[in-house]
Amino acid sequence: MGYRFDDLKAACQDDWARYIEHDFVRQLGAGTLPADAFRHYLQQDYLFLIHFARAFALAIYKSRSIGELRHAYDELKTILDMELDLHIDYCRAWGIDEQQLSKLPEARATLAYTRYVLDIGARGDLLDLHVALAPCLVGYGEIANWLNRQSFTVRGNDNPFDAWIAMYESREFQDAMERERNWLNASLNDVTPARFHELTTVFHDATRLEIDFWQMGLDQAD
Ligand SMILES: Cc1ncc(CN)c(N)n1
Repeated sequence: MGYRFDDLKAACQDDWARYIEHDFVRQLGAGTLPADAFRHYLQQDYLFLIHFARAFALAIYKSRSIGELRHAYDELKTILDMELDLHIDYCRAWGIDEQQLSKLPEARATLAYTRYVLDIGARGDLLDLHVALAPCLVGYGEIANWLNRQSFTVRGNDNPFDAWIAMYESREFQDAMERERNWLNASLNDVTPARFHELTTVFHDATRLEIDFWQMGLDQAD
């Protein structure tokens, strides 16, 4: 029997839960997150998304078939045309303009996570790169769905972060998440146990770096 995306999650289930259910996420869902923590996160996430788009561009470069090319291209378009555009609008609504964003110093958690993914992409193959990107793409879709199932989550005008949840529960983002999951299911299907073990290390490391990113937002760390 072949491996699937869920096997990667199962291999680091405690840290996966720490990521999806992080205090930052809980406070965002409840609408109680301090505004300065959210602003700090938004600014760093702008820098993160630029490198994340570069990593998908690297996935296009590393593709060997038209199917792989199209898949990476579609995911890149979701990040650039949907997530980054909405992110910039969203920053503006929180009083941060694009000029300010372009001059931001990178926090250590942003540097560590983005350069880790790009390094995995540079030295590994296409599957390594997609596995390193998966906590990001699949994780945020899961977070929006998880928040919608929690009784503490407040939706609508009573939650200042409602638009953030709306972005990740949107059809477009959920479709991107589903495409990535399907691509990984097909690609993991015929890897050996030794190769799967290597990939779980990449997935686990990227998940731990997502946890650090939330914590950076909560602590407003530089
Ligand atoms: C840190 C981080 N991880 C994931 C995502 C969702 N693309 C994001 N915007 N930022």
